[in-house]
Amino acid sequence: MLRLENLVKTYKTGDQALKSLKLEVPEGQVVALIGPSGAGKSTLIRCINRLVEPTSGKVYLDDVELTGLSAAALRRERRRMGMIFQEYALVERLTVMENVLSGRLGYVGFWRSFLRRFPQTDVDEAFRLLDRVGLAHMADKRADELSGGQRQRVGICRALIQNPALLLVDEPTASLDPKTSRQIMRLICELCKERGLAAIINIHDVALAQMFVQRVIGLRFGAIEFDGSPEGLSPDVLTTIYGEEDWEATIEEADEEEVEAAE
Ligand SMILES: Nc1ncnc2c1ncn2[C@@H]1O[C@H](COP(=O)(O)OP(=O)(O)OP(=O)(O)O)[C@@H](O)[C@H]1O
Repeated sequence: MLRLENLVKTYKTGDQALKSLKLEVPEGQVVALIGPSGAGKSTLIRCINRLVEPTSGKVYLDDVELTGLSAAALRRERRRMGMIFQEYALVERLTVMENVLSGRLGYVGFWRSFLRRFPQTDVDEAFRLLDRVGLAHMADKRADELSGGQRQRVGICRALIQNPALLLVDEPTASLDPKTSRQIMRLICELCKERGLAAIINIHDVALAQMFVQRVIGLRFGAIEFDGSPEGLSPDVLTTIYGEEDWEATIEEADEEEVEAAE
């Protein structure tokens, strides 16, 4: 579904953020991307939808080579890739409903989007999504009146109303407390399952990644060091990805959370 072939990104500064990366993500699979600061996680996520232009290599979404598209064709293909950001990227002075509907801007015509007049079917879908994430009663609130967890739920709805095939998620929990982080990760993974959506989630918290996804990719210096199931993240593997640390504590934390979640 998503295929990266020899993806390279070298910034103008000379930083080689991605080194000939190869990766395939099948339909419906949720992947966590872990790795130390500077490993290239954000760059990878952003090269997929070309928010960051890759230096060389190819990105395919199904049979479409995204790296070969003109600006207009890329705009159309970006509808199929929903993005969720660490800082939510909501328009603070707009309502929750308006923020969710802004996910449809790539679909409605210029005048409709300029006048912010969305078809009723879009409004109905926005309500359904807000209801699914427990925020239907807040549709008319301004975004700046929401908590961090609520903002991220709005960010999730805005990405989903695009009806994407792939979610690109960049540190969705980095600004949230541990309990809200777990709720948000659980929600993203549940929604992907319900909708058969593939996702790549850049996440700092290894324990959180282990708790919710079936496949983890560990990046280090712009290359893949690990690609496998969360159970494969042994202390040795984590040391290869991150360097020395007491990994037993992290792994135990994930085990405890699993028990807690099961209870
Ligand atoms: N706009 C930029 N210009 C120059 N170099 C950059 C730019 N963005 C990232 N880099 C460099 O590219 C490398 C990868 O950065 P990137 O932000 O992708 O890593 P990351 O794994 O997401 O890190 P973090 O977890 O801290 O967000 C780093 O060496 C970084 O300094």
